[in-house]
Amino acid sequence: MIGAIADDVTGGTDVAVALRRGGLRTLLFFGVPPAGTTLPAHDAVVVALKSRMASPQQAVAMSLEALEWLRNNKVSQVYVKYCSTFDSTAEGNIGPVLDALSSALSVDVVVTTPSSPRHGRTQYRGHLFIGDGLLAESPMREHPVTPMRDSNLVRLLQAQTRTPVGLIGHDTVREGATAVRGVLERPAARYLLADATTDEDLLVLGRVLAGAPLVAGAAGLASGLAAAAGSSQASGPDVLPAGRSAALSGSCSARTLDQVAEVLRRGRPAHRLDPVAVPDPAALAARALAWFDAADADGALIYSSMPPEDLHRTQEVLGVQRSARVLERATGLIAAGLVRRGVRRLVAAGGETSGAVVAALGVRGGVVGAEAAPGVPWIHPVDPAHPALLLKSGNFGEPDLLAVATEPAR
Ligand SMILES: Nc1ncnc2c1ncn2[C@@H]1O[C@H](COP(=O)(O)OP(=O)(O)OP(=O)(O)O)[C@@H](O)[C@H]1O
Ligand SMILES: O=C(O)[C@@H](O)C(=O)CO
Repeated sequence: MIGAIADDVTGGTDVAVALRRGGLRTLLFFGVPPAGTTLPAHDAVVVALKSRMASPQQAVAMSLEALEWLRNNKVSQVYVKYCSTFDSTAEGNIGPVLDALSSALSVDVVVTTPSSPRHGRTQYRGHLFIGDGLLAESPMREHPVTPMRDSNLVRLLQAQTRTPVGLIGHDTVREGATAVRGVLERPAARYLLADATTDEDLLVLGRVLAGAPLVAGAAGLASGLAAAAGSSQASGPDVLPAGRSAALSGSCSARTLDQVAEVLRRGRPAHRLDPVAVPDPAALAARALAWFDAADADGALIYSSMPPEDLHRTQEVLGVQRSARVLERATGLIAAGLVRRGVRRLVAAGGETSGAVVAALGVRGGVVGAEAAPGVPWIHPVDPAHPALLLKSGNFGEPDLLAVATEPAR
């Protein structure tokens, strides 16, 4: 059975739905579940941590705790899910996490790739492409916390570990499973970054790695593993609960801004959170919920998403950390208030924002359901008191995703 450890919440939903797509009944947990948690029937399980921005020591400790839980729950193959844009801080914890897990599992070789063609990420000759351009020439170059200024994955990973890093080139992957197996019989390095530009390449890798105890990558390689192991028949609940719906958006990513604009363009009920006018999270949340009550706003969007120029202005007034803290706390309070008001389908846009919602609602985990957009599944919490959740990574989904996902039930 596959057990994945994801380094953030929306990364967890992305890898969970990749496994489901391959026909595996998949559970997703936010944080390591308490020992003895009863699990619904499943073929794969994902533990989503919040370790992406953590120091190497913290990320290793969190990942080892997740590993222990997975091993106690009959997992035979561990998948380390990092971001498809290889997001790492300057210290870089992907290498240290692989070092710790490969040593705990006594593995000699770990194959990995961030390639996720569905999200426009491909690896060729050891370089990571975002769409048609290299990673270091993409907007990730300017990311506030994890700026990516090199596109050479071998160099990026090697900077994070003393363990040798090598490459499985595209020619080998294209030759097929036998050629890749040949490389793995006499690996030139313990960590091998495998080129993959298509789902077919990832399926070749998935077949070869079917029994490997430790594999790492983004959602693409997990899809390859699941396709090799499963029935290729998406499996899991796809009926959404009746009741009210709402969306909370704290992502300021370009794609989310388009999605917010589309909700506004359709004239749907929307309320903007202004942390400069109301810097107290409880007051900000109370104001939003009063608006929701007055507007009787089924299908509402409550958002703080704003374009970079406005965002910088807010951050100058309140500070980057403080504005994020105020908004995430307010978002959590609003999420809880919406659920008390009968919201049964709740959308959150942004990884940190999703983390705040999940934490405020006390959702431990759920069954992975139908995909509203590539990498964005509905999660059906195990506890039926919680709403179905759609946790959207900032850059994922078509421009109409928020509008469609919050469409009031008829
Ligand atoms: N108007 C605003 N002013 C200041 N900070 C904001 C504002 N709106 C949102 N934020 C903060 O910006 C951060 C957005 O991060 P989040 O992870 O939610 O989105 P993202 O980075 O687009 O998503 P992902 O991690 O999935 O790519 C959050 O911490 C949020 O609180
Ligand atoms: O791999 C990705 O791009 C996403 O799953 C992600 O990690 C979102 O934070």
